[in-house]
Amino acid sequence: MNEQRKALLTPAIIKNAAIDSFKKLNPMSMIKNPVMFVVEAGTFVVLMMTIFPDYFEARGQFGFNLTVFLILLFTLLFANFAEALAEGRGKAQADTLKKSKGEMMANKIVGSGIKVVPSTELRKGDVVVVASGEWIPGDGEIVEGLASVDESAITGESAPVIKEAGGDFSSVTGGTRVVSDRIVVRITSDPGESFIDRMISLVEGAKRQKTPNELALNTLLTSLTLIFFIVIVTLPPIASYAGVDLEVPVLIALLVCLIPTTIGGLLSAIGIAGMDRVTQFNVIATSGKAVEAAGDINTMILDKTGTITYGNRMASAFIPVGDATESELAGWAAISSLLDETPEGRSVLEYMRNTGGQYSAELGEDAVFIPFQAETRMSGMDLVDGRKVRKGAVDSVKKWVTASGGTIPKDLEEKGNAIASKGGTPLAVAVDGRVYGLIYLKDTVKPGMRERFEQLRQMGIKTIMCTGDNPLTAATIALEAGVDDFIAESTPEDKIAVIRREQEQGKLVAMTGDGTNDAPALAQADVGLAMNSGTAAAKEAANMVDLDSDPSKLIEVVTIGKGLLMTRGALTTFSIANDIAKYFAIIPAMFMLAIPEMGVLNVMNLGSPASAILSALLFNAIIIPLLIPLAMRGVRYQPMSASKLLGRNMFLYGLGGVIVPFIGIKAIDMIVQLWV
Ligand SMILES: Nc1ncnc2c1ncn2[C@@H]1O[C@H](COP(=O)(O)OP(=O)(O)OP(=O)(O)O)[C@@H](O)[C@H]1O
Ligand SMILES: [K+]
Ligand SMILES: [Mg+2]
Repeated sequence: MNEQRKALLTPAIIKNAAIDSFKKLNPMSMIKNPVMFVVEAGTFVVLMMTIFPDYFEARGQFGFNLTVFLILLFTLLFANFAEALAEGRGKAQADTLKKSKGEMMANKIVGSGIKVVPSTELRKGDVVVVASGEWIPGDGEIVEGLASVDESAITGESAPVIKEAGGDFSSVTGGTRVVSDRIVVRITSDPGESFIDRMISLVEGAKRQKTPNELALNTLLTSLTLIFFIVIVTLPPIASYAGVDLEVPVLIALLVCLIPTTIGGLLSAIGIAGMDRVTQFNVIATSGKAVEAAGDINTMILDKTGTITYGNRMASAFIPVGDATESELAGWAAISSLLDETPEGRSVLEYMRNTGGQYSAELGEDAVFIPFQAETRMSGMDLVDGRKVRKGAVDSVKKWVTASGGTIPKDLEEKGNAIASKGGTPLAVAVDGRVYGLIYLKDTVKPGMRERFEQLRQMGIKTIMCTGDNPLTAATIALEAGVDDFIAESTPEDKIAVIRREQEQGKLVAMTGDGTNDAPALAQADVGLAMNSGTAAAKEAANMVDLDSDPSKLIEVVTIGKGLLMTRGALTTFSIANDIAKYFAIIPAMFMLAIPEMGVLNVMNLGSPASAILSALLFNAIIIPLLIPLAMRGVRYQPMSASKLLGRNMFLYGLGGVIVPFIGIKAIDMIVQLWV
């Protein structure tokens, strides 16, 4: 799949695009693109005049009219080909995905037994068992167990990933395969609404809608077309006053040369190719709007654990406080974690196993489990004998202990800070009014983060790290990773508040996240990138999903978004500059014979009015396929300030847009003259 994604253009894609170029001549589909629709209407008129010359009193112009018709037809086909080519790659991807989706059987839990049913019969809320070697029959959340899952069907990555109940790595995708162990999965999507289904309709472009930017540009292009239409309609009376008789095909050719056909023909291909470039990076964007917004991002919000750090916060030491002993602390830490399925909770028990630590597991029998919540920042157990055991953020545990009448050992603060200043997360362990000590959760900053944040700074993007962790750990990690700002002890509400605050200042905000607690913020952000490894809620709320679960990919997405906006801007500038140049190429040549004074303007010294018109029209058609590679690949973005970039592009594509047609039209004219 990955290989296929990378393959740029296969002969099959090109062949299908060529066929589609003819299908797209259908006026009903053409009308969506007003500029090209005008070209099509003109093509039809010239065709009629060519076929029925007597009716239009155009017998003498048969050869010229036929040539104009053919060039116009190719103008349309070239534009259609650009769009079809851009769509083709998505369609090829969709076909591969459909293959990986084929029907499979599911072991559905019914009552106390298991019933084998086709995956298409599964509904939201059904619970299935998937054992080693079996395909996961639908999108879902693991409710029990741990397994390694081969997700290559959707991610292209061949190394299996660990998926486990509880926490941020519990979601599984239909069409992926369990390669070891056994899991119980609660299905979270109805047939036809699964992740793969959505991916298929996305890459197929079935749901593609014009983005606000595209709509605005379309309005501009349509207005320009209208203006030139009026200019052309009023031209014959003026010309006949000067003694020049303008034939309808000449007027149509002139109109087509003047309206922005270059950008009109490539606009949709640019948008589709932009989306496709994101897909090449294994990021699925649910809308073109999100990709565009990524190009204008001012602020980026990242969470700490799992984004900036590896995120496998693992217990690595027990540090007792007050007069508690290490084994007392370890015992209570274990009991508080007996039913805690989060990676943090499990790591405590694993650490006990690895170090041979002892604890009285029977204390936990029939106890009430208090699951971890981002709001309370604690988890634990209420034992049958009435004792309450808690572990959690030092601050939260302190409050909890004080509220139940306990006192805080003097060395808690200092020992907690010692862990935090190393970038670790201290979890305090307490039973009723007594704090026993700290669990040292270790986590490491991913390599290369500093360089990536430096890149973002050069793009003018501010980075803010948001974490539920304490301020000292946050500060240490923030410094090590090189983010611009951080917010510690943040609740899900705080994350939304930060995003809103930035948005109120007129900024566009991007955010990455993987947890259910990130979902509201992912929805609020202009660009929300969820990790494929994350929870279903996070993926649902976001407008992009990274199949590789690499949050730093937001940087690539931003680069692609900027490239998309720049490509559109550059080709619009080029197209309009082109049309101005064509005006100066054709008009003097047309009036030269009747008004010899116009000869001064005929700087290009084109052969005859007929060859001038045909050359300009031919150039107008050829420039479209010549620019397809640029439209598909995109203008490369280099980190620099926006004004510098604008200046450079205006120079390159504006000036280039004026000069290139003069050279091109002159060259074509020299060839055309040979047989006109
Ligand atoms: N299983 C757990 N039991 C008790 N406390 C926990 C547990 N997991 C985390 N905590 C505490 O709660 C705090 C917040 O954790 P949470 O995972 O919500 O952070 P977050 O908001 O996702 O931020 P980030 O992922 O960037 O660290 C942690 O810093 C830790 O002190
Ligand atoms: K044009
Ligand atoms: Mg988190």
